[in-house]
Amino acid sequence: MPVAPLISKPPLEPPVEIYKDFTFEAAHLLPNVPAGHKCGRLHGHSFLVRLYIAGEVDPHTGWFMDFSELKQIFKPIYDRLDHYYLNDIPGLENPTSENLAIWIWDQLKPGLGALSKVEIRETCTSGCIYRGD
Ligand SMILES: Nc1nc2c(c(=O)[nH]1)N=C([C@H](O)[C@H](O)COP(=O)(O)OP(=O)(O)OP(=O)(O)O)CN2
Ligand SMILES: [Zn+2]
Repeated sequence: MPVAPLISKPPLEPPVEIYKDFTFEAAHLLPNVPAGHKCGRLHGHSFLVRLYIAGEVDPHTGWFMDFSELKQIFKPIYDRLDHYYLNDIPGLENPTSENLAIWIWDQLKPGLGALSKVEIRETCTSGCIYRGD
């Protein structure tokens, strides 16, 4: 008995996750640390933000998204962070790495559905990765 042909679906393009790094300089202090904690004092970091987006490779361009497009999308947020005192930014009154990652996610995600992770590096040895809720 002949087998009915399966409904053919177009082949999926390869899924990828790409990222772009941004660095910015900023000052902060952590207001809720115990008395005497070093991070309760005003200090600064060269922060690294790594934005990840996930999607499928376009067979013509060979990419999911142009890195420079991601840079343009992030620019208005970057401009609010670079060389600022983070505690002054609404929503960043307690600017831990965790809160910064979540804040950047909340700023970006509504207009960038492909966003899959926000990574923050506060120092060479410390950071946070947020994947959304
Ligand atoms: N979970 C978190 N812990 C700490 C945060 C944070 O955002 N989330 N932040 C700080 C301070 O901002 C501090 O500047 C960075 O902390 P730390 O890694 O301790 O910095 P050091 O340069 O002293 O690191 P060493 O590698 O130990 O020299 C603190 N904690
Ligand atoms: Zn710090």
